[in-house]
Amino acid sequence: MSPSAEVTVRAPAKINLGLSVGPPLPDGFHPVATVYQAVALYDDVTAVLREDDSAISVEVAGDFADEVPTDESNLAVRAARLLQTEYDVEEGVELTIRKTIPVAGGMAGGSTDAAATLVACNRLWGLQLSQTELQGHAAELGSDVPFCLVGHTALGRGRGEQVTEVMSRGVFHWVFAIADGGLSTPAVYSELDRLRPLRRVEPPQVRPELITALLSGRPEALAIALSNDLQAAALSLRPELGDTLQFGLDQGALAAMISGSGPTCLFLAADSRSAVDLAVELAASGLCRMVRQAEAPVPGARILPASVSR
Ligand SMILES: C[C@](O)(CO)[C@H](O)COP(=O)(O)OP(=O)(O)OC[C@H]1O[C@@H](n2ccc(N)nc2=O)[C@H](O)[C@@H]1O
Ligand SMILES: Nc1ncnc2c1ncn2[C@@H]1O[C@H](COP(=O)(O)OP(=O)(O)OP(=O)(O)O)[C@@H](O)[C@H]1O
Repeated sequence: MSPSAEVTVRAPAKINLGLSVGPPLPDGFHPVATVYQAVALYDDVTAVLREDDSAISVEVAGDFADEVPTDESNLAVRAARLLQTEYDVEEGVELTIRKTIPVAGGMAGGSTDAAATLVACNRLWGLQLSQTELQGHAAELGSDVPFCLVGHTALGRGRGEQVTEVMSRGVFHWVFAIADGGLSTPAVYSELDRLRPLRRVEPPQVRPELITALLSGRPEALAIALSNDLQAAALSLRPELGDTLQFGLDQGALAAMISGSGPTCLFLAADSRSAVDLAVELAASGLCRMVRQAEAPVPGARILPASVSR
């Protein structure tokens, strides 16, 4: 693929349909067995080539712009810097992130921006890296980043970075209650360790009924197979989220669960009509900052063809 002057990559949020967490390892990370699903809630990352210098800059627009750093700590900047250094790229890039994924919401917003930036810079700088090479760089940036590259539905092992596709039939309808403020992922993992120090913690594993439910395509089967080991920790740090989960169930959601490390609450609806009804009730409840609906699964970070200019 030849280099481009500008490219936009659409990057989905993720949810964890199952998240089983083992005891912490000496490096502080926890082994996990998770089933990820990419949902149709997107950030768009536009990358414009800087031919005259090697600077990397980022601007953030959209719903959560003021909560995202625009310095070297931005995960998109880190992704571009990684490729630039690794492949001795002399050109720079101007990145613009249009954010609709909540920040520190447990939906991998920063991770998916990083995945999108890897895809964008690969094209912009004409690096011609394979999907496997991009996956390797994604794993250097964070546990969720490799999944954000592939999307759809996938099993995650190791720290979550070893992904393999899982078959899923049909379309699932999700509703998200986005909370005020975020939760720090390390803080939620630490809280889990605090809550279960004396208990024997089993190695992480995916529930077979989750895989069966995904193959069936039946939301009723998926509803009873969902699980998240981080939920108790997120609720311990933010007990009021329990009210949001219960409200969704009372309004007819098939299931309610914390998304990843939280504090976003996710609800599985029986169909698109029920999802709209639930979203309206949640928005009127005053229990959350905003409500979003999204279908799943969807592909991972991908170039919007009309956005490419040479
Ligand atoms: C909660 C999840 O989103 C579920 O998919 C992920 O486990 C978190 O993935 P992430 O945000 O990409 O996390 P990373 O950037 O890799 O790690 C941030 C921090 O989270 C904790 N962490 C993360 C992943 C993992 N398997 N065990 C951990 O204990 C560690 O304290 C780590 O320093
Ligand atoms: N591009 C980015 N978008 C959002 N947050 C970013 C970005 N780059 C860096 N950050 C920082 O990372 C922190 C975590 O943000 P992020 O939205 O990725 O959390 P999350 O969705 O809970 O992550 P995960 O689900 O992967 O644990 C934020 O508080 C923010 O300061």
